[in-house]
Amino acid sequence: MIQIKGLHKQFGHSILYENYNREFLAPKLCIEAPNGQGKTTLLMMLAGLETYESGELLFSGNTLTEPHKQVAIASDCIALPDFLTAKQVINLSSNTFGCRWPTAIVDGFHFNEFLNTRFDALSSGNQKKCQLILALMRDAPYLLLDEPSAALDQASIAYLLTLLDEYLVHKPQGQIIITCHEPAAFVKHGFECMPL
Ligand SMILES: Nc1ncnc2c1ncn2[C@@H]1O[C@H](COP(=O)(O)OP(=O)(O)OP(=O)(O)O)[C@@H](O)[C@H]1O
Repeated sequence: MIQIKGLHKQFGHSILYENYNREFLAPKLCIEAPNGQGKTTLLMMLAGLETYESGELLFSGNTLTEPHKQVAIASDCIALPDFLTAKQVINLSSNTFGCRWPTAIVDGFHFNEFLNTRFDALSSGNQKKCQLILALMRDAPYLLLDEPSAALDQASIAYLLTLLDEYLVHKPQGQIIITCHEPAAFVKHGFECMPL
């Protein structure tokens, strides 16, 4: 369970979160809110990739000193070294986080034929697949996916949903949080929707 207590976040003089408090109880949760309300920023703060002025972010009651060890995130906002090929980006991540090459996930997304393409030359759907592969391969207890179905074709969404069906099986404390503007398919697979 993720708890957010008294969060304050602003960009310059623009306040995005002021004394924001939430408990994310459902194991599989979809956060819904209009554009620009702060969903991506919240996921980035939870992943330890965005700073905040004050507040507490608690994971099963604890603050994380090294969030990258327990939280994996996929988001268009995370800049990848786009002069590298997809294979090189995945290898980099695999070496950095000490996880195996994600053969099954790469196959499942039919991504093999794009491995030797530079990340910046991939289509938006294939960039999304690469971001998802990078997050899913880490098998972290907390998985944050920012608009995971955006730009994906139907077969890839179906494959992602089957992966998410299984994801928490051996992670009793784990949680999947996604943001999504069209959550119907995720709701069918057990996601609970909640407003930001
Ligand atoms: N690095 C930044 N510097 C300044 N403002 C920022 C920065 N990142 C985000 N913002 C602003 O914070 C607000 C929330 O952005 P965010 O991307 O978190 O919203 P969102 O709910 O995910 O939107 P969408 O549904 O369009 O993806 C927006 O007004 C955005 O312009």
